[in-house]
Amino acid sequence: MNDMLTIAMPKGRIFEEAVHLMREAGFPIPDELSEDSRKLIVTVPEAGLSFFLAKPMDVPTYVEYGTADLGVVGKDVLLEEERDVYELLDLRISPCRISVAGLPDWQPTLHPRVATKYPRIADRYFRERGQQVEVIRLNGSIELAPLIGLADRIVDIVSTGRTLKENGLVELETITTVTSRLIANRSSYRMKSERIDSLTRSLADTVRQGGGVR
Ligand SMILES: Nc1ncnc2c1ncn2[C@@H]1O[C@H](COP(=O)(O)OP(=O)(O)OP(=O)(O)O)[C@@H](O)[C@H]1O
Ligand SMILES: O=P(O)(O)OC[C@H]1O[C@H](OP(=O)(O)OP(=O)(O)O)[C@H](O)[C@@H]1O
Repeated sequence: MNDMLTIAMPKGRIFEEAVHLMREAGFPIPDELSEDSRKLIVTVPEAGLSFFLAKPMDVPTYVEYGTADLGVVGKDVLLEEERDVYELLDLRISPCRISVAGLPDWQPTLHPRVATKYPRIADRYFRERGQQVEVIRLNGSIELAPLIGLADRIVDIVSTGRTLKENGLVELETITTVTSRLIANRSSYRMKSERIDSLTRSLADTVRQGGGVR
């Protein structure tokens, strides 16, 4: 088949749910495509599909550059990376939200510091509100920042709220809700529209029927 489609899959939290949903929608994803395996690329020639495993933050990059025709990624990453890709479908999996949080006795200061893994989202959010903040980028354990005095507030993912609670922090504002999305490379979408549309329709039907949500 010369109309091969390549799909970038995110490692980590989203992976299992995405595979489950896509299998329900009829994508022949072999067991070889697994986080337990070290194999990064799995091709199913008879279905004209190839899958590769990437870090979630990198998925939109592969798709923008056309090394993947399609990708699965959290809306948080799309908002942060601002890559030039089409967002085709809300898969409604891996729900969470991006929120501002801090210590309960937090007091506004003139130039508060905000620690986050999402500097663009944080910057945009506070700028739109006319608030001047210094955004400090961290790579993880964001909740540490207000506890040890690095920042006044944080912008981070909240899902169950357990991490905030166990660290004595409170959610102050929700910036946006997040689910995972199916994205496409712009020129792939034009050149392979029939196949992409048909796969997207199957996925949309499965999502509508509550597929993927376990
Ligand atoms: N509780 C959560 N924390 C973080 N991400 C979540 C959560 N719930 C759902 N998600 C979704 O999962 C994605 C992150 O997955 P994961 O944590 O595996 O990746 P990562 O943050 O790149 O990993 P790492 O922590 O190894 O850097 C997010 O982009 C978001 O859309
Ligand atoms: O509301 P909860 O269900 O507790 O989930 C939210 C936590 O999960 C994520 O961290 P992750 O586990 O990815 O670790 P990290 O700090 O290394 O990013 C996120 O950054 C929060 O810290």
